[in-house]
Amino acid sequence: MPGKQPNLFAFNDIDALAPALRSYIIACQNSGLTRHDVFKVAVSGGSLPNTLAEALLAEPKSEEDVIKFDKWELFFADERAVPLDHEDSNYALVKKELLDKIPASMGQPIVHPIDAEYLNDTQELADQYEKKLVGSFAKGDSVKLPIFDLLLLGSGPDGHTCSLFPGHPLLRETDAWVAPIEDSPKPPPRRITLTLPVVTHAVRIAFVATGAAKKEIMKEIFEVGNGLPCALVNEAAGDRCSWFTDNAAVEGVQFPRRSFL
Ligand SMILES: O=C1O[C@H](COP(=O)(O)O)[C@@H](O)[C@H](O)[C@H]1O
Repeated sequence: MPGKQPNLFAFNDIDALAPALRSYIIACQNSGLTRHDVFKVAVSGGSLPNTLAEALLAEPKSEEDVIKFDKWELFFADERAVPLDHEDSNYALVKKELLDKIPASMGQPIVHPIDAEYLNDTQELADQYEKKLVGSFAKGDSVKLPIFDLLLLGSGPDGHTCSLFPGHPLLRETDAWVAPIEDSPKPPPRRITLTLPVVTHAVRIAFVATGAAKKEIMKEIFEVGNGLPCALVNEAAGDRCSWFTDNAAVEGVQFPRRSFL
């Protein structure tokens, strides 16, 4: 892998991973607040929101260990073209697992779901979501790509991330910030997603991958690459990219682990 390598952290289990993920997110939050007094973060669906909730809703251990939700702008790294209360909606999942559980005393993030008015037209759904990003990141002559402070991503068992799937032409998108997909191999087929240049342009990118079911794809991502979407993120982002895994997900993976300090 050319250039600096991604950070691979492995923990015994999710209970050990969650506090490290929390520290990492707080460091990203505090850098974002120093830069522009807001923390711009995008999250995925799948297995991530549950682990995220365990990390973020824990009791603070010190005065520095503070999640400032009232300074967060929360976007979605990908979303399915379904109503916001549908069981396949990433928004509904993040709401159920995390947002609904945030105590009032912690403040509330500004949340940017898709506009469900455009569900019948995924191109329009993507364009409207991109408009939200433009509003927040001011796309223009000097801003070619949004710079998220942090992307919190998952990796599917096929190596997809966001709704960027292996071998899909969408991986070659260079202009759009948000793109539609009508043929996702994982249901539901109709979705929108941040594009690869947007993902790799973030200040920090954190993947969370846990469980033995991810072992084979983790080997392929870290040992071979094979143009898998997760491997493309690793290659482009280098050490701006960190993987929070459990031992089961990386058993036998030939790649140096870093210790989380
Ligand atoms: O379909 C999706 O899957 C990926 C991976 O999910 P996981 O359950 O294997 O962690 C997820 O990151 C993405 O947001 C979602 O739409």
